[in-house]
This record gives sequence, C-alpha cells and structure tokens, in this order.
Amino acid sequence: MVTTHIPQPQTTPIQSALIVGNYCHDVLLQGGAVVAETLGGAASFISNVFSALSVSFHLTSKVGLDFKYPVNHDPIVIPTSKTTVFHAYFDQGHTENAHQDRVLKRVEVCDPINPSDLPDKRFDFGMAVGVGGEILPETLEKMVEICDAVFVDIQALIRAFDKNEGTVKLVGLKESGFYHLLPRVKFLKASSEEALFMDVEEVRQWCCVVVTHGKDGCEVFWKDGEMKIEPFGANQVDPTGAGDSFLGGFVGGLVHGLVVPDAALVGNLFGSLTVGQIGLPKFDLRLLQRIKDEVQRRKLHNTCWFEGGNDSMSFTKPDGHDEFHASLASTKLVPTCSIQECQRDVPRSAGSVEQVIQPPCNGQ
Ligand SMILES: Nc1ncnc2c1ncn2[C@@H]1O[C@H](COP(=O)(O)OP(=O)(O)O)[C@@H](O)[C@H]1O
Ligand SMILES: O=P([O-])([O-])O[C@@H]1[C@@H](O)[C@H](O)[C@@H](O)[C@H](O)[C@@H]1O
Repeated sequence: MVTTHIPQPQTTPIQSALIVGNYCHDVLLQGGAVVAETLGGAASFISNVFSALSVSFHLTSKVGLDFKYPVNHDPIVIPTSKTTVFHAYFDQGHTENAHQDRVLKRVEVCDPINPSDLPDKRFDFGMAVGVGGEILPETLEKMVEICDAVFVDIQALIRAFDKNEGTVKLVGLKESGFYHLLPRVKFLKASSEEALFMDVEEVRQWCCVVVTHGKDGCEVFWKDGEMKIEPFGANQVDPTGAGDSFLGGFVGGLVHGLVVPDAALVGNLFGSLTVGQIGLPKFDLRLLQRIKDEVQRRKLHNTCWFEGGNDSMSFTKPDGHDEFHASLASTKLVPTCSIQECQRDVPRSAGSVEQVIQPPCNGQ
C-alpha cells in the first residue's frame, strides 16, 4: 500500500465548519401513490449526521415561505421564492442520467446561493452540497477562498434539470463550469453513476476522489493510489440520502481525528443506517454513543492526520482498520428503537413508514 505521509499531523480537531446547500421537500412515490413526504436535501442529511457526531457547523441554506419542517439550523427564507421540491419515483425504469434506484424530478426550485450569502469569516472546512443547482461556480470559488479545505458532492456540480418535467440529468464535469476549481478542492464525492461523468484518473491528480457503490461500500482514489472500503450490512428501505449521510459520516470521522480509510468506514456506516429508514434517518442514542466510543478509541490510536489548508493526509490503512470495521458493525447490533419509535419525531408528513420502497429491477 502506497503511503503519503505528512510531516506532522495536526493534533487538535478542526473547529469550524460551513455547510452550503438548500433544504428541500422530498416526495417519495411508488405505484402512483405518495409513500412519504420528508425533509430533504444533502444539507439536511449531513446536518443530521454532524449533530449525531457532535460536530458543530454553520449552515447557509435557502427556502421559501412554504418550508414546512422544523430544523435546528435556520435557513434564509426568501419570501418571493418557493422551497425546492424533489419527487422521487421508485417504479420508473431508470434512465442513463438518473440514479439507478429511482428517477428524481425537481418540481420546484428555490433561489441560488450567491457568494454574498456566505458568512464573512473563515472556516477550517466547507461542504458544497447542493442538490437543485443552487451552488454557483462563483459560490464555490468563494468557499475555497474562505475555507481551509472544501469537500464537494459532485451532485452539486453536474446536475441539469429537464426544462419540462425537471427530471434530473447529469452533465460531464468538464462541461459543468466548475472544472477549473477542482485543484482547490480537497475531496470530491461521487456515486458510481455520477463517476461516469468525470475522468477519475485526471481529477485524482488534483483532489481525493471518493466513489460510493451502494451496498458494496466505497473506493478512495488519490494521486498515488486507491483503496476499497468495506460496507456494512443493511436492509434497504429507502436509498434517499445515503450518499449525503456517507459524506457526513466521512467528514465527521476526519473531524474527530480519524485517518481517511477509517473515516470512510464511518461514512459507510452512516450510509447503511440511512437506507434502513425512509427519509431523514433518526439515530438511536445508544447506537450513537457506541459509535462515538469506538471513534474515540480509534482516534486515541491515531493522531489527527487531516490538516485543513494543505495536501497532507495519510491514506495508509492503519493497523486495526479491519477490527475497527468489526467494532462499528457491532454497534449496529445494539437493540435500537423500532422503526416506528425511531421515526416518531423525524420531520415528515403523509405516508406509511412501514412500506418498503422497492427500486425497479435494473433496466425495468
Ligand atoms: N443497501 C445498502 N447497504 C449498505 N450500505 C449502503 C447501502 N446503500 C448505500 N449504502 C452506503 O451508503 C453509501 C452511499 O450510498 P450510494 O447509494 O452509493 O450513494 P448515493 O446516495 O449518492 O447514490 C455507500 O457507499 C454505502 O456505504
Ligand atoms: O440520495 P442522495 O443522492 O444521497 O441525496 C438526495 C438527493 O439526490 C435528492 O435530490 C434530494 O431530494 C434528497 O433529499 C437527497 O439529498
């Protein structure tokens, strides 16, 4: 395994974080019926995981007056706009530009997030996690200026929307208008479908690329190497937000002082916890405590390798990585609340939480 070592790892955790992306309303549909309506948007899922991991953050997000869910971090309300709305269809054959497991349609769109909307201060790291095209190239440019390190979900950069139905299409990263900024980005996360719209071999020369593979976990690519990171088992009920929660767990692990391979395990864990519930997941407090204990134990054996603002991080799979995976997997065995209990105060409205959303068979 190739090791890219840093001279001296930072020994204090990263202090300030900025999440940029709009909240949205999600409507999940199957068989022509609404299965659930929930709070959505990568900013929602990542905030949910950061709160679970006790990572404090500032959020820049926009909604309309019609925004209907309680949130801990108040968005910017735009009286002349509507909240972004996505309809997710689980029984339509997937197109080459959509998620493999569902067809997404953006049916309402809120205002974009402009550079002037961002806080006038510096951050240790920022997360560019738009879902509806709200992050502009100039907004990402301002983020790389005010944050020591920026993590990007490629869905914020390469989504285009059919002008009639709002169906999510994907465009090539080179044609997205963001390509020139990649050398100033620290990490770029893409699902396996989204990775088809970029040249991983080229982009990995500039930043660490994390490609997620659903139930098969994820891969980490950097200039000098790559590695696979094992998944965790899950009974998939709803894939919505898996990638967002993965990113939240991954960055949360880095903030807590884990090396990249161990942090990616935390990302896989939160992705697996997310697909087991419909909409924004509710994490059992006992489970979270077990996860934080395991991270703390692991962190004590690893100094914080992630240094904001420079290229230093370790990609070595440290001794005990597999044991760490087993320990995290064991946290899922903790008796947790039932799906009904877990869901009782998660922001949602209509729809049965018991219904399992079965994505169409491939190509159906
Ligand atoms: N069915 C599943 N079982 C276990 N883990 C899953 C499952 N689906 C997703 N995950 C976890 O969540 C991560 C992100 O999921 P993925 O579907 O690849 O992202 P996206 O939502 O962006 O398409 C995966 O890398 C994996 O760790
Ligand atoms: O499932 P995922 O790709 O990680 O992320 C999802 C977005 O693709 C979708 O547009 C949004 O409506 C969901 O709330 C969630 O943020």
